[in-house]
Amino acid sequence: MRPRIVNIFHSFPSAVLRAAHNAGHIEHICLPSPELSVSERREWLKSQLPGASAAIIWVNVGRFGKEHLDVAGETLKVVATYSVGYDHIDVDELKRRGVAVAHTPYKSDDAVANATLLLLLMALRRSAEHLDVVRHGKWLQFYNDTSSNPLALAGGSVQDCTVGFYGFGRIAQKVAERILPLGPRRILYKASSPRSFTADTFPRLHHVVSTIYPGVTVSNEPDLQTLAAESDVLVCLTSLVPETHHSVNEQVLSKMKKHAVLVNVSRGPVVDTQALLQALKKEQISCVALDVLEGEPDIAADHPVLDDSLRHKVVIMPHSGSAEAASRTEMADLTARNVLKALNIDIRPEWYDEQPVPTDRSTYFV
Ligand SMILES: O=CC(=O)O
Repeated sequence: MRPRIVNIFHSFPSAVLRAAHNAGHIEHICLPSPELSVSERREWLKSQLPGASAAIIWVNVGRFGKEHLDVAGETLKVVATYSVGYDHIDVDELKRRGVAVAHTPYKSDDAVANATLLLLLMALRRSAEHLDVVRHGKWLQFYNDTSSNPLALAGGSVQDCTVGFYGFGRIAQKVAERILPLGPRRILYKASSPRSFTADTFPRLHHVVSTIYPGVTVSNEPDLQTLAAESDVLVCLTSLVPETHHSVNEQVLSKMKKHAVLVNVSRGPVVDTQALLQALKKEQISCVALDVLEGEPDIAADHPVLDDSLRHKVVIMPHSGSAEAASRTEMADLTARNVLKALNIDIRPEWYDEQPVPTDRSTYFV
């Protein structure tokens, strides 16, 4: 019998899976309709697990763990998440039951770094206000205001700033590389384990800084409150583990500078949302830029973060940092390779007819 792969996506951009399915090596079952609600998707996934060999899931399917494994039974060999993070998977329980866990590192790093820079600049440059000017037919008024005062709606910049990174893994280092040409004075970071900035610890970034931007200081700041106090822009790119849950809390936010901008592209629960709302209302920080939010994906229009009173202080995207077509396609093919590898199915050139045979054979397991 062909191994069955259950996929939480309705349409999955993977040539590898399509080819394996068409060649009759797997049965690839996708979500039957894009219209299903979050809870219907979760129910559908569970209903398909009995007898499945693999499950392809995403960050928004709730926590994948014991409940799913009990339903799936012995046939399940691998759970492959279409994401870098796997905090939504009970990895210990899966491993205990001999189910492999795969994810998609590297393929979305650039896209997420680009999104981080986008959010950061939008927040610094008061983009929400600028976009509103045009949308509300106030271009002429803005022109007049600026004619009287050139600083009308003028925002900040990275020039001469201290940029703090909470979490300094691959993506954060890529963001740092993108920020360097914008002229920061200092880059501070709190990595998951304290490491000073040397050619051994951060080879690529160290090379870029020492050869092109020798005037920029890059250093380790292990204390989060000090990192917050020193930063003009604080970028969260740490993973969600028990120690980082709500770690950006009232104390940390109260240390930030009034003009500072907070950017969270890690996981929603890293930031305590109630504390963030208070900090914005009390103008303890100037703006927040978010790609993630506690409680996602079920964020309705009446969520307090979206309150009209904060519309100029919140720049927000629906956890779409990796949404560049090339990145999403490569993530899908990596997910497919992970699954096929776990199922001991070799990718064969003859599956591909006239299409070029992909040469990337990388796989990543947790
Ligand atoms: O959040 C996205 C990911 O983990 O890939």
